[in-house]
Amino acid sequence: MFQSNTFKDQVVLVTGGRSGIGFQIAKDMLQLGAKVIICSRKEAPLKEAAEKLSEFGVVDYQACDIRNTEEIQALAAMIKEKHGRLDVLVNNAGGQFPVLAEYLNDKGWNAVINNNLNGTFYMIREMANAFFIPQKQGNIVNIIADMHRGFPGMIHTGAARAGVENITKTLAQEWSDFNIRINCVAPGIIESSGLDTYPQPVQDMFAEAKKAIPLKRFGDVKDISNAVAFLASPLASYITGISLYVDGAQHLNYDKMGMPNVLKSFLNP
Ligand SMILES: CCCCCCC/C=C/C(=O)SCCNC(=O)CCNC(=O)[C@H](O)C(C)(C)COP(=O)(O)OP(=O)(O)OC[C@H]1O[C@@H](n2cnc3c(N)ncnc32)[C@H](O)[C@@H]1OP(=O)(O)O
Ligand SMILES: NC(=O)C1=CN([C@@H]2O[C@H](COP(=O)(O)OP(=O)(O)OC[C@H]3O[C@@H](n4cnc5c(N)ncnc54)[C@H](OP(=O)(O)O)[C@@H]3O)[C@@H](O)[C@H]2O)C=CC1
Repeated sequence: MFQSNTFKDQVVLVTGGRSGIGFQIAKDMLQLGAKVIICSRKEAPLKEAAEKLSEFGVVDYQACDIRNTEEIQALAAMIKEKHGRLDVLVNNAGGQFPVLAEYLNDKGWNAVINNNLNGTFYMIREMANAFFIPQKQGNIVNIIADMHRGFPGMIHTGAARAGVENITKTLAQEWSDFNIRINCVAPGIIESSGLDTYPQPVQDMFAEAKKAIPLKRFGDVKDISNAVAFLASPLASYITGISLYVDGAQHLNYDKMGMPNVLKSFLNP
């Protein structure tokens, strides 16, 4: 689909690149010629993933919690020292848990807002200041979620991802003078390691919801990676500030999926 030199000599950072969607993005970027750096919180699985990815090209890694500015700055310093520049930042790290709003306490709300909204902003700001703004060139792709019509059962991540979508629209304008493009990819339900973190009733609900996805299937990690590669590539050179929904049209049919009622039947404190 893409030429094997699409990202030749480019340096790409994929947050959460040790697993699932992020791992596939890292692998595809390597196969398209990029040097790839992956980060996530835990050193051991990160190292293991980097070893697997090294089969496909030049890969580096460093543990970094996206909620911690000092750790992000240390990651930027490592990239500068070892690779000299950064061309593409893929903000993929994130997560949440299913809960009904009335049972969500401050700690749970803050955990998800900190991870998915604050962490993503800190990463964008630090990498822009370290690389994209001085280089007068940069490309950012943010993985968000299918929250187009609200996000019943996951209010915290709906709010956080909507925040990231709005950050994207703002920076597409503020940083256009620096030749920085910034876009979002909004996955529907994607068969990845991330889904294994959900309790069985939620996974059963996903299976039921599949019938109401217009394309009648879940997404694959490759579906998301293809969209990221497109937005980060010169093929998308006139595209900035958008959200690309990669969800089999789920976002147009959310109310017919019956999620709120199904969720209410088993989500409780
Ligand atoms: C329902 C609609 C369906 C639409 C389809 C959507 C498909 C989306 C799929 C995906 O996104 S897959 C990727 C998902 N991967 C993950 O979510 C894994 C990572 N998740 C996490 O790391 C956590 O969930 C986190 C909260 C995002 C981050 O955790 P952190 O380490 O910061 O906090 P914790 O100390 O673990 O927890 C803090 C606090 O948060 C509350 N809480 C955490 N987990 C749960 C839970 N499973 N259930 C209820 N509450 C939870 C809780 O208040 C925690 O405090 P304590 O009680 O532990 O003191
Ligand atoms: N799968 C799906 O259906 C959908 C997924 N998404 C989003 O896509 C992204 C990837 O999901 P997926 O691959 O499925 O799930 P995973 O749980 O496999 O991936 C999440 C990754 O993020 C890393 N991570 C989480 N928090 C942090 C943090 N604070 N700092 C650094 N790294 C962190 C995790 O590593 P570690 O825990 O070691 O830090 C892990 O590698 C997530 O943001 C997810 O919410 C959105 C919609 C649907």
